[in-house]
Order: sequence, then structure tokens, then C-alpha cells
Amino acid sequence: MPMKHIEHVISVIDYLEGHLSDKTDLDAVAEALHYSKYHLHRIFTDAVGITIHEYIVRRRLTEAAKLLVFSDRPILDIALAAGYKSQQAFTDIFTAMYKQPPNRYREAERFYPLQLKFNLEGDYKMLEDQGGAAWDITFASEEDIPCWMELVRLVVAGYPHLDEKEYMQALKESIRRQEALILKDGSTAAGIMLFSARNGSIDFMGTHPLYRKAGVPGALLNKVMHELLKGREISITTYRDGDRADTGQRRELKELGFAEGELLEEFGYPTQRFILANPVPYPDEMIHLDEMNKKLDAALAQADGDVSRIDREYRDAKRYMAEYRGELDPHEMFQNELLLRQTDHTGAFAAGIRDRLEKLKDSPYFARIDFGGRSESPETFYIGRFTFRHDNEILVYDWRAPVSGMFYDYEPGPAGYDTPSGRIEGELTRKRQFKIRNGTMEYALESSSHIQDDILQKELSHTSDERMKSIITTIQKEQNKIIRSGHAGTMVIQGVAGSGKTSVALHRIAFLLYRFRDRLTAENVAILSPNKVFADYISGVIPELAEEPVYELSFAEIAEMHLERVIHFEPERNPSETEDVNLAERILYKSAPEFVSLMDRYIAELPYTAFAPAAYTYGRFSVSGEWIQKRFLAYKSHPLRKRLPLVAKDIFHRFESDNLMGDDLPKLQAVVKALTAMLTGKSPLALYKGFYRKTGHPELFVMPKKNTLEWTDVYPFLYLYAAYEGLTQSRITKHLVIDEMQDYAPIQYAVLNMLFPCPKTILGDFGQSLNPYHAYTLDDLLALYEGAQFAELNKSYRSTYEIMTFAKSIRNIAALEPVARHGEAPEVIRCRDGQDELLRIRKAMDEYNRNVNASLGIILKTDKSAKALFDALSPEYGLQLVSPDSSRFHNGITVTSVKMSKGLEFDEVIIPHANRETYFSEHDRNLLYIACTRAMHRLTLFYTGECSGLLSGSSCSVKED
Ligand SMILES: Nc1ncnc2c1ncn2[C@@H]1O[C@H](COP(=O)(O)OP(=O)(O)OP(=O)(O)O)[C@@H](O)[C@H]1O
Repeated sequence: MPMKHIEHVISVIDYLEGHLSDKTDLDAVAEALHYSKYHLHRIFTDAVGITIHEYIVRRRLTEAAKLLVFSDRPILDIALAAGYKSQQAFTDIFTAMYKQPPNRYREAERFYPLQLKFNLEGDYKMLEDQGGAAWDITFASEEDIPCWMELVRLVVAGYPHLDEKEYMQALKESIRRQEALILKDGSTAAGIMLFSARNGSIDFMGTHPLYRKAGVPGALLNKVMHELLKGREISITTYRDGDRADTGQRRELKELGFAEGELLEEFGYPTQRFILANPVPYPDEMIHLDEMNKKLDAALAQADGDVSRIDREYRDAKRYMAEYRGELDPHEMFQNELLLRQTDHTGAFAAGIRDRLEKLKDSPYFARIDFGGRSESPETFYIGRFTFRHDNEILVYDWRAPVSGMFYDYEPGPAGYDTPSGRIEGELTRKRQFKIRNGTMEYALESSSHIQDDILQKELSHTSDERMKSIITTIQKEQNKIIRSGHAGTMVIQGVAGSGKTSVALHRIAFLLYRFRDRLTAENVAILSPNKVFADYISGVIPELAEEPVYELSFAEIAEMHLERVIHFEPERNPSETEDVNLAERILYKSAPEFVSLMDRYIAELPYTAFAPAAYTYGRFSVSGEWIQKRFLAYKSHPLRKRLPLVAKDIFHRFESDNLMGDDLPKLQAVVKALTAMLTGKSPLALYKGFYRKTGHPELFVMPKKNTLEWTDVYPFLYLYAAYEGLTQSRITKHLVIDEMQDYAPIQYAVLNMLFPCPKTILGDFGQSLNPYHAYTLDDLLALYEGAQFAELNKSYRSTYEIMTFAKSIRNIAALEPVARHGEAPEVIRCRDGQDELLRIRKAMDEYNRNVNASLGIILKTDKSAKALFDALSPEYGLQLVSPDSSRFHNGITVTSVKMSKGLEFDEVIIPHANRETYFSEHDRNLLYIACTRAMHRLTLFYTGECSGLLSGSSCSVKED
């Protein structure tokens, strides 16, 4: 986090502390400090780990607890001072957090804080040089106590019942026994840990919130696991499941690899033990990683040196040229220019190597396989994000290298892989998987199919990211087959919701860029995505896989490029938003496969119907109408208007060969003008209108404004425009990826095929069709791409088993197989009325904030209803509305429509208005299914009145009040 943001957060905290007893919310803070609400919400949550709202609640309760113990003020007074409207409301929240009601807490006379004032002063140097020097975790000494306690106060939320005095005593004792570890950044404690060598337990672990993402907890854990409690099982206690006081400690421990243990009660507080089995049982792997780190350091130092040297050379050459510009002869100048360009190129290359090495330093590899040919002893291959070669030896193989394919395809036993020179068969004798972060090993596992599952489970149980991430460590066999398919032509992938289609398509691109690196670069690949938010969401994957970002574009952008000076058009309307039956009829007609055939027929007749040649005469020269017509037809591969100059040239040549007397001949331009006058279809628009007259459906062409097409006409018009004026093909694009294939009509594919005659990866799910009026099927699409390779993905990875089973009850896709990852059953909740529904959504948002999940999606049927709910919900939550005008997706709470949520995912999803009036048709079934399958871990549906009949098949009970 940049220092500027930290300073903003400090000023927010100061403001909040000064206004604890006022009515303060995100709005008030944003207004007082002149920040945008969204910015505030994000940076605050990032830095402090909880939302502003949650911070205020915790701070007020802490102050109230203090008053309960140290003053005689009546509880009602204290409740009101803490901002609660009634003693009951205060008692409820106090009890939920402190596990006893205020009066009992007062009697016990033991104050402990839920949240102390958050102090973020510090210089945080280590945060700036991320990935730099290794962290120095040391035993704490008495001098460290002040900064240690500063950190304890920051993380106190994770430790119920912490009494500073008792804690300090225990700390001194641990320091004496060398059981207190500290990681310092200057005078700031970034991470602290108390452990007990005797019990094999971690008694306290705290990470400065700003360093959480830098992997500090993992580093501390490593130190105890591999050095201090080597080989032993480690335990730690924390909140029980569902405790409202938990600000994310349970999830954090699970992410570190801890598993749930028995339920306990400590100092009267209900807690649970978590256990970590020794995660790296292979000492040889620790030695290997150590050596690898050293080699990476050496390579990085050399790469740094190279970059600086080339940079110096470049600057020297530039200076030399500037100084001697007047004195150098052109030849020498040219040589110098060349040299400069070459140095620049070499510099960029060296910087690329350095950047890769830096990334490798964080995590050099994630797998190892030992493989030997039939009669050879096995060789060891480490597999990582990209190749690391050092001293002429390959130490890490790129995951896309042929040999790496075995990691995804085989368990120990007979195995093999394809190379350009043929297949190599042999025996896989070992397969291990690793999680390395910040250069330290978090776990290592010897793989069997069972373990592979465990790792997949771990990956899938993470909270969502703002951007789609790479899945190279857990690519599944059926996915690998598609990614590594040697088929160079077009590929169509039909995959159920959450089956990894988009991920697989992006990994396939990275694979193709690697495999065909001599002829395919990132600039040769384009991705056609449904909207800007989705484009942004997926934009990180390919760069994460060490390739340059690829070009992303939308259907609207393509149309814009080609129609810029020709005609305007309106953006696509969400078909679920309109009740215009005429529009529905127009869409239905134009999205049918037969529509393309109709247009083809009309276009095939145009040379006869749109051009009426007559004799052309100039002085004593003349050609007949028939002759012109013949020439016009001869140029059949050219668009109509492009034929005119060609025919004009023919006429001119004919006159020229007849011109024995040396007479004046017409100017070529004049002949073209005369031929143009013979066109009866004067413009593509006139011809396009003519198409509807000709097919007997003039009512199916409607222009919303003068010279403006509605969206349904844009691609049909482009198709005709191509026949009349011609369209420029993309020569640079050598591979096109089309996502959400089911949402585009055959006529759009027809235009795409003209503009991009290259191989394509086309993917989507015909079970998630958005347009109720589209009338074509997967078979129709496959018919358009004869010879294309077809692949299906039926296993769904995104959502828990419970969520997918629920989604299947809405739309029974027989082939869909949910991954066996379990979670809470989805809830369908009946609300008394609209007000009650809003209240419940708010409550759910509060709960989400407490759970510190990364994202909550509130998904509505239409963009309009999403906007209405967004406006109605209190702004204190820092919501974002994702609408067709948005271009980015952030973590946090998002309100959006089903259409805009396509392709995205959220930790939790709320679907409001799940009633009979909103979701009733077969198309609504699709929409509900899409909305439900956006949820990774949790799903809740709310409704008023009568529940949607589409949910009647769900096994999940409706929750009444
Ligand atoms: N092999 C895998 N290992 C880990 N995570 C995976 C794997 N395959 C898919 N996922 C995860 O499953 C989720 C869904 O993937 P993705 O968005 O690519 O699926 P999709 O088929 O395009 O989904 P949809 O059509 O529903 O939008 C993502 O979070 C992705 O990271």
C-alpha cells in the first residue's frame, strides 16, 4: 500500500476517534475528509482489515466496556453514548461480541478491549522493497517490548480476553525462554509470535495489517515449523465458527494450512483448536530450495548488472550522438542510430529477464516430477511459472514445456509426453507439489490423486480475487488436454458454469504463445469479451503467466472501428429489460441461422439488382451495357463498389487499344463517376432497407434516430457493407478468442469470420444464454466452424457442492458435475415486504463485513433494478454498482445485474426479489441459474410475496421469519 494511502487512513482514524459518540458513517467521513467513499472504503479495509463501519462498532463497544467496568453510569446511558437507540440493541451486539451481557460483564470487573485505537505511524520500508532482501525473523529481546505491544494493540481484535498486564508477564517469560519471535521493519513490528516448545503450540501470532498480504504469517510459521518445532504438529486456538467477533482469523489459519480441531473453552470463552501437521516432511526439498534461492540471487544480481550496464551504454551512445551530431557523416550517424536501437532492444530483453527472475524469487517452482525412459534412471524436473536456466543448466522448467505436461496428466507409474521429435515413454517415479511464497516453503506434498485433490480444495477455498488468477498449479487433466491440444485450428469449448472455460482459454493462449513463440506473439492475439468489466477482470492472467498482455476488444468496438464515418448505432439493450414485443421479434429474426442464408441470397443477387449498366460513350469510343455487366460480374471476389474502378480501368484499356488516331481519352475518374451513376442501390443503408422489403418484412427494420442503427442491425448491416464497400481484414490478429459464445448471433460470427480469418478459440455455455430471443443452438454454431476441434468441460470448480446442487435444481444440466467441496447450504429467505427485504440485505452486508470475505455480489435481474437497489441501500457500505457503463471490477460489495455478472465470481452472492413476479419464464430460469453460479462459498436468496416457482425443485428449505 502506498504511503499516501496510509496517511489517508491515519487521518480517517483520527477523525473517527474524535467522533466516536457522533453519528458517523462512511458518508460523513468521506465528506469531512474530501475523499471518495469507494477509495476510503478500500484503503481502510486494506490497511485495518475491517470496514469503517465495523471499526466504529468495535471501538464504541470497547469504550462502552470500559465505562461498564470503570464507571457507575447506567447501562442505558452507556448504550446511548455508544450510538445505540435502545438498551436492548446495545445488549444484543455487546453480548454477541463479548459473550456475556453488559450487566454480567460489569459484575465481572474485567475490562478487555475489542478494538483499540489503530495506530499506523511508521515508515514501512520493507513494504516498499517487496521481494527484496530476505526477512530477518529473530528472537525478541526486552528492547522489542514497546513495538511488540504496539502490534498487540493493533491485532487485539483476534484475541478475546486479552489482559495487557498478564500478557506482558507471559511475553517476558517467553523472551527469556527464546520462545518469542519478531520480524521488524525499522522500529515497527511487522510480525510477532509466541510459541511453546513444550506443547508444540503457537500461543500468539500477530501480523501488522499492512504486512498481511506480504506473507508475514507464512514466514513466521515457517520459522517455527522448520527450525524451532521441526517435524512436530503445531496447534493454535481461535474463535469458533460463526462467532461475530471473528474478523477473519479462522479463514487466515485455514489458508495457512491449519485444519479444524476440537472445541475448547478458554477463560470462559468458547474457542476452537486448529492443527497444522508438519507440512514439509522432505528435508531434501528444503536444501534444494535453499540452493535454488542462492542461484536465483546470483542470477538476479547478474541481471541487475546487465540492465544497468546496457542502460549506461545507451545513455553514453545517446550523449555521443547529441554532442557530435554536426560532425558525424551520414554513414556514421546511421551506424550509431542502428547501434542505439539495438542497445535499446537488448536493454528491454535484459529487463524482461530481470523481471522474470524477480517473480521467480517469490515462488521458483510448484512441482517436481522424476521421470526416466524405459532403461534410464529417473531425472528430476522442477516445474514453475517459467524456465530458469543457470550456468547452462535448466533448473526450472516452464509449465508449458513438453515434459511438464506429465505433471498434469499422470500419477506415478507409466507415463509419457510428446515432443516435436516424437513421443517419449517411460516411468514417472515421483511427483511432489509445493507451495512456496516469499522464497519460503509453506508446504510440500508427495502427490497421489488424493493429495492433488487436497491442493485443489485449498486453492478453491480461497477468497476471490479482484482479477481472475492463473491456475497452473492445479490444472485438471481434462483442462490440460484442451490447453495443450496440438490442434492449430479453431477450437470450440462448451463448458458448464464454473468449469474453468475462461481460465482454460487464457492458459491455452499462454501455451500457444510458448509453443509457437517463433511465429506468434502477444500482439497477434485478440480476446473478444462481452464487456469492459469482464475484460478488466481477466486481463491479469496472461501477464501473470509471463506473457505480454493481449489485446481485448468488444463487438461494439469492432463495429465502431468499421462504421465510424458511415453510420451511428445505439448500444445493445439488455433484452431482459425490455417488454417491447416488436424488438423481440426483430432480435429473433436476425439471430436465426437462416437469417445469414437470407442475406447471402440477397447479396448474391446484388450484382444484378443493384447495378444497372448502360452503354458508355466518350467521343467516338463506346462500350455496351452488356460488356460492362460482364466485366462487373468477372470481379466477383470484390465488393460492389470496389469493382467500379476495376471496370473503369478495363474500359479505359479497351479505348486505349482502339485509339489508333491518338484521340483524347476520358479521365479514369470520369469513367468511375459514370459507372457509379449506374448503381441503383445508392448506399449500403438503402440496400440494407431493400433487404427487408425484398424478404417481405419491412417492419423488421426500425431506425431509432436519423442515420442511427439499433444494435440488432449493426452486424447484419456490416455484413452487407462488406459486400458493398468491403471491410478491412485484420492482418495482425493471428488468433482470436471469443468468450460467451452463446450470446452472439450467427450473423455476428459471419462478420467476424470475414474480419478475422485466423484460427479461433470459441468458448461459452449454451446453458447460460442471456438473450431470450436468440434462436440458435450449439449445433448451429458448430456447423459454422466445420473442422473445428470440439471440447466439453462438465466438472464445475467455482462453487461449493451445495451451491451447485441448488443451481442444478433450477436448471437441470444432467452433465454438470459439482466439485466435492462442501460449504453452507444456500438459503431462500421470505421477507415480509420490501422494507423487510432491504433490512435483511443490509444485515447480510453487515455480516459479510464481519466475515472479511473479499467480495459480495448482489445480483438483480436487470440493470434497472440493480441501479434502484444500489440507490436504495445505505451508502455507508461503500457499494459499487457494476453497470454497462462500468469498466472495472473491485472487491467489496457489488450490486449488479445478471447480464453484467456473467463470467465474474464472488465469495458470497445475494439474489434479491426471487419472487414469482420477477423470475417466472424459462429465460428467467437461465438468469437465476447464472446468478446462483456466481457464488463461490455462500448463496442467499430473498423474496417477498410468493417465491419464484423456478425454485420449487430446490431441496433447500425456505426460511420464514
Ligand atoms: N483447475 C483449477 N484449479 C483451480 N481453480 C480452478 C480450476 N479450474 C477452474 N478453477 C476456478 O474456478 C472458477 C471458475 O473458472 P472460470 O471463470 O474460468 O470458469 P468458466 O467456465 O469460464 O465460468 P462461467 O461460465 O460460469 O463464468 C475460477 O475461480 C477458477 O480459478
